Amino acid sequence: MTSQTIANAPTSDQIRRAPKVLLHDHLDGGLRPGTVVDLARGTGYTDLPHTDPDKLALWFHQAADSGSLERYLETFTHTVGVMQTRDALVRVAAECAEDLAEDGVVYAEVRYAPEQHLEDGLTLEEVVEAVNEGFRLGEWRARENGHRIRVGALLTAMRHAARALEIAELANAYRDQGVVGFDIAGAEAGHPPTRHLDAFEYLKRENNHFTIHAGEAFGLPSIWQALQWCGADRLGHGVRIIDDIQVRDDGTVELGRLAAYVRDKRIPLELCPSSNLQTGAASSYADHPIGLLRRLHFRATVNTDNRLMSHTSMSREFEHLVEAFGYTLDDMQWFTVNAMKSAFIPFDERLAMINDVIKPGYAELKSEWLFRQTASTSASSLTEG
Ligand SMILES: O=c1[nH]cnc2c1ncn2[C@@H]1O[C@H](CO)[C@@H](O)[C@H]1O
Ligand SMILES: [Zn+2]
Repeated sequence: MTSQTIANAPTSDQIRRAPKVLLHDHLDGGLRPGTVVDLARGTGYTDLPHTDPDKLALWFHQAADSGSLERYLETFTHTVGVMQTRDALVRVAAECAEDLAEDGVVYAEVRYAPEQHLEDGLTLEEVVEAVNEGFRLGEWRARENGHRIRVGALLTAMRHAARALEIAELANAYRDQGVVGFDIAGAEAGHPPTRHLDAFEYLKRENNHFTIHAGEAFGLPSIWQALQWCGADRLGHGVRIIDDIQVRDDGTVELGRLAAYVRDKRIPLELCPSSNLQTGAASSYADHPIGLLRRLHFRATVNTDNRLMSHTSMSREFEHLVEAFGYTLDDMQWFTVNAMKSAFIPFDERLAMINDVIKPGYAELKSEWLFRQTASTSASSLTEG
């Protein structure tokens, strides 16, 4: 093996230090286990299955590892349950920004459903303002610790509920004030996105941006509706687009009309490998469609979805992919640039992030092998000699 091929396999440390961009992460799916316990105690929430943080972390991971999206989503009762006060929201959002920054994420869009945080009397506006305040605090604390991160919020409406238009209006009202777009989430089967057409049409009239969870627990019809009826800018997951791609025995590949559209139009796919393994959308990392989608040059991005439930981070997702597909720093850069191109912030800011933060960050990492000291040139051997 030459020095260069060794340099091609990123180490865990390089993966963590590499600049990463995260487009699909749920605020209520990424709490620190210790924070869930603390907040439950402070707010009088008594339904937690464990009060020991380690046991609770394991419980979330195992309960979410159910093979069904519906059961996976049940675990959110406990995180949403402790996120009903202003202080709790500020704390969770601040810790989210800090944890992502610590993991090398330089830009993140983090989503949550304001309508799920009203049980103790907060208004929708108070929820958004508390989360924004937390993100700003977390960005500042990260900076104090030597990490730079920028976090934008996506407001989610729950697809089984009927508040999508109201939440879309909220996203529009807080545009340029911390909120960068809109999403719908929740159980996919039986809840088509077309039920919320009024919200999507409103956002389009307002020249605003949105993504839709589609093609995760339900297949091509859901992706088709999200794009062709609702006009989504990105697909939350979209992993089932694989059902419209045929790989023949001789290795040739044929794209159906929908898959071709998604690739031709450069529709971003917010892929979340670990989450898909838990909900049954993929059987192993090596079998995850991300490998084929990357080879076929779809606009694929790597995401965490729910760091608590999936016991993951951006670095962990990349570690799994490096192991499964032999990805290099060049592949990581490709996914990261894809994600940054697909973000909902203005074009000039995306470009500056790519050219001034992401590319220099990878160039720095890629050049490290040149300066690596071998045993024969290490300081100790030189001074000993
Ligand atoms: O992978 C997912 N698919 C669909 N919905 C999800 C997923 N992860 C989380 N949520 C839902 O989004 C809400 C707001 O953040 C969460 O409360 C959860 O119900
Ligand atoms: Zn999600």
